[in-house]
Amino acid sequence: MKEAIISLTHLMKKFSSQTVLKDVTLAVKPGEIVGLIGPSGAGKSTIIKTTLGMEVADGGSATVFGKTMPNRQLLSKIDYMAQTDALYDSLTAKENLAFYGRMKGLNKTEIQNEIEHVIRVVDLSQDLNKRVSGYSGGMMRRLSLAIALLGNPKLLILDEPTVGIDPALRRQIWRELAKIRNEGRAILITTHVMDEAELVDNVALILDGKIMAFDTPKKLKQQYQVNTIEDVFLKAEGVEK
Ligand SMILES: Nc1ncnc2c1ncn2[C@@H]1O[C@H](COP(=O)(O)OP(=O)(O)OP(=O)(O)O)[C@@H](O)[C@H]1O
Repeated sequence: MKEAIISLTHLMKKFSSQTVLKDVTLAVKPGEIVGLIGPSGAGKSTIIKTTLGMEVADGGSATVFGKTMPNRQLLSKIDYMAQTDALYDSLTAKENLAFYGRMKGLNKTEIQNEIEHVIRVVDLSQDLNKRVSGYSGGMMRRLSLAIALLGNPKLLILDEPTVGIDPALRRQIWRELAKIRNEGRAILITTHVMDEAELVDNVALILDGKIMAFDTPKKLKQQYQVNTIEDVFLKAEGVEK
């Protein structure tokens, strides 16, 4: 069996008196896309932040490549796309990409080649030399994703990467994510788009800080006797009996 890249065991997290994560256990293995779905406030971002060591767990454990984060040696293996974009407004998209490429230790040729590839994936080739201050929200999201893809990280953690992105482009992005998975790299992704939850290898349904179910989309649909992940979700939530 392949060793898990992310391993969360009985993870617990509180914010003052509110217990936001309750006994969260899940694993992400090489060559796997794992999706976190759940309503706003369910705890998806907190799972990610605790995994990355940006929040400290109050119980259980979270390891990435077998180590507790933050861990400087692991930083080059991991890329994280947060919900808010961290872009330099006064720079062009290309300058942002080059800056982050350098931060990731890529050389000039690598930066040039990779920019060409990632910018095509997010369909921003025509806007590469525009300043980010002139970008729409969706374009900024796409640029943040392009930055996350730079450097071929072994683990990609993407928090709502496709917000504000139209369906055709979303499909293209998912093709790229599938390619990354097929190269044996791993992806942990949160989404509100139920169609996208059909495309992951394992999906965790998060409700009120708990994992209600964690399995392949196919098995979850069988288990709940429905045809879509959206229906699985509604049943798990108790909205539809
Ligand atoms: N730094 C914080 N301090 C206090 N409460 C927090 C903090 N971060 C998150 N929370 C609370 O924890 C709960 C889970 O939040 P989280 O952001 O993980 O949800 P989410 O599932 O990612 O939601 P969304 O889909 O809207 O991004 C919410 O009730 C939120 O208010």
